Parts: sequence; C-alpha cells; structure tokens
Amino acid sequence: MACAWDFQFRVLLLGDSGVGKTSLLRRYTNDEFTETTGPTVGVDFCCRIEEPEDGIKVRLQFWDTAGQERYRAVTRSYYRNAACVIFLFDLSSRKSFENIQNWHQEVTERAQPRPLLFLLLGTKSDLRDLRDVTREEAQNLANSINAPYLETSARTGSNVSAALSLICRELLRATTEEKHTPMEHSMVGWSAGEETQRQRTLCIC
Ligand SMILES: Nc1nc2c(ncn2[C@@H]2O[C@H](COP(=O)(O)OP(=O)(O)OP(=O)(O)O)[C@@H](O)[C@H]2O)c(=O)[nH]1
Repeated sequence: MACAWDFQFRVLLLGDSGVGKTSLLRRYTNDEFTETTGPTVGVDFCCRIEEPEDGIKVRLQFWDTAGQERYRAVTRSYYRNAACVIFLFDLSSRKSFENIQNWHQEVTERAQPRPLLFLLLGTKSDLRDLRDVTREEAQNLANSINAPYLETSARTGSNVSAALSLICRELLRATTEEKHTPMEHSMVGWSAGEETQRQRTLCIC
C-alpha cells in the first residue's frame, strides 16, 4: 500500500501548564481557538501533512504533552525519537519563561537520539499589556539553546502557520543534507510495496 507522504517527523511540544500548547495545535490543525481549555492529561496526538516543496509531502506528527508536574513520568516516555522539540512559554508569565531552561535540560539529558531541531515560542502575543518577557531576553535564550525564536498567538493566529512551516522546512533540510545522520531517527518506509530511500519516517506511529 502506498504511503501518502515522503517524510514523517515526530514533533514534541513542551512547556509549563497553561502556556498554550494545545491551543497552538488546535489553531494550526483546525484553525480554531477556545477561551477555556482543560489541562492535557498525559499526552495528546495529532498530525498534519505539509508540502514545503513541490511534490514533497511531509507528515508532522505532534505530541502535545501535559505541562503539569504530576504527568511528568508519562510525558518523559515520549521524548524518544522526537525529531523536533518546541519549547513554549507564555509571554505574560515570567515563571514559564524561566522554566524553559529546565525543560531544555530535561530533553538534552533524556531525548535519544538527540532531536534535529529545537524551536522556542513565546505564546499569547496578543496579551500586549500583560507582557512580562522582552523580545531581547527571549532571543538571548533562543541563541543559548541554538533555536529559532518566534512569538505566536493562538487566539489571533499570528505566526502559528509560520512557526510550523519553519519546522517543516528546517527538518527537511537537516534530513536531506544528511547533516545529522537521520537514520539514527528513522527507518526506511514503504511505497507501493517497495522500500524507497526517499521515504523515511523519523518516528513510528
Ligand atoms: N489570550 C490568549 N490566550 C491563550 C492563547 N493560547 C492559549 N490561551 C489560553 O491559555 C489557557 C491554556 O491554554 P492550553 O492550550 O490549554 O495550555 P497548555 O499548555 O496546553 O496546558 P496543559 O495542557 O495544562 O499543559 C486557555 O484558557 C487558552 O484559551 C493565546 O494565544 N492568547
């Protein structure tokens, strides 16, 4: 049976409870936003197929983890084989920003193999009057963990597609340039019953 995509990547979302991980994904996958969302229990999963280049289909498989400490043992078990980790903090919560260092340390200690890409997102950019972290501070942190930085709003949709398209392009680039020994993350997939070199899955459903 032919696969409907050429590459597949596991993308993990990490950050404190309430920073807007679920809301970002809902905006991205369903173009919707709700003011009140319950906390994620354990880990949720969703997918979307992108076409960053003509004729190349990339399936992004998102793991939306619970930010609450009590689910940490469960969420840690999903670090494995993540091609990309998105660290999210709420621009109106200094504490969530300061905790990014802890989330980053968690991942660098536990994620095997090492993810190809990190991305730092400051969320809720629509709450301008409540802003508690400057762009410069956030950019410095992003530089220190070698990650691109963007500010997003799930409420308005600002930069949401841009952030996810960036991930798609960067992962594809890292994989096709063979810079990061992608086969450590991957297995060769199947197309029309035959193995193809092009069709790599960086995570396994
Ligand atoms: N103003 C504003 N509120 C947002 C935005 N994104 C999320 N929220 C609100 O923030 C609250 C928490 O959002 P969630 O998406 O559930 O946060 P989470 O990070 O998934 O939380 P956990 O599942 O507990 O880890 C909800 O009330 C959302 O409506 C945003 O861009 N702007």
